[in-house]
Amino acid sequence: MALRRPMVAGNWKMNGSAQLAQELFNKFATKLQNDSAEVVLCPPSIYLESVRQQLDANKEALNGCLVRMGAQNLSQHDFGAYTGEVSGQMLKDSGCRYVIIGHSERRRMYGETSDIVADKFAAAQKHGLTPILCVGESGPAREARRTFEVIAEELDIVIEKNGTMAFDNAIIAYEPLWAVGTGKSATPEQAQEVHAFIRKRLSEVSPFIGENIRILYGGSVTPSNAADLFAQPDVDGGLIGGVSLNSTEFLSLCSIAMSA
Ligand SMILES: O=C(CO)COP(=O)(O)O
Repeated sequence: MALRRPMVAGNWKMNGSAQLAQELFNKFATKLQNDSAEVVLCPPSIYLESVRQQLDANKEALNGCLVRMGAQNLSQHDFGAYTGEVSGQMLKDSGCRYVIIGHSERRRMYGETSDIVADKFAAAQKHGLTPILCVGESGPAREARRTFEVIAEELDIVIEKNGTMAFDNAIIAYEPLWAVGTGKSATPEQAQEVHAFIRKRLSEVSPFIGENIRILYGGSVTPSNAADLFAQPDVDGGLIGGVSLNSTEFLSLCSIAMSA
């Protein structure tokens, strides 16, 4: 068993259905091998209940395999007049263990600043959820050799507001914007370089956290590139978009992580 248990998290984005949940669990129940990797499903909030029902119905068949549930976003507020928003407590009540925070689609399309992301990180932890914090540079930033600068900025604001120790209960996902949904994944070397940078930055404040935090790679992960990506020493699995909607391919990513 690796020091850090690999994780494969499926971010359905605004896709999927109750049927997809059922289809995935039918496959999990017969084909998931063991608990050497953790599998997380992050459906749209409206389908959390369907996933939870499947989790309950398949408890025995899963036989100790670790399948858990996460949300794709939460409000930074506890309650109140925030039409359309969902609070951390509500996600906790729905059975979520994780919540994705600061996905690039939310930062870009819904005006989530790093300040808001830091508040959402705090809100998640306050309600007993583990944040999966997404960071990543744009294509132009990479070309301008600003990758580390962008990642450091995105991390530092969360560290400043929440303290490094808050990362004791968090996961980081490196998702370069140019790789998300483009079919053009980072190379294993590019991913490893940034993951090592993130780990080092956290280690500077807490070697324990640096060593133990799981850092996922996200951006056009497929069954054909996953083995090389997951084999990198600082890559602890993946945050999967498109492929998480295909039960056969998603299962094959889970198997790759289990043998990483
Ligand atoms: O954004 C992602 C996961 O959060 C990655 O999406 P793709 O796997 O579709 O590139």
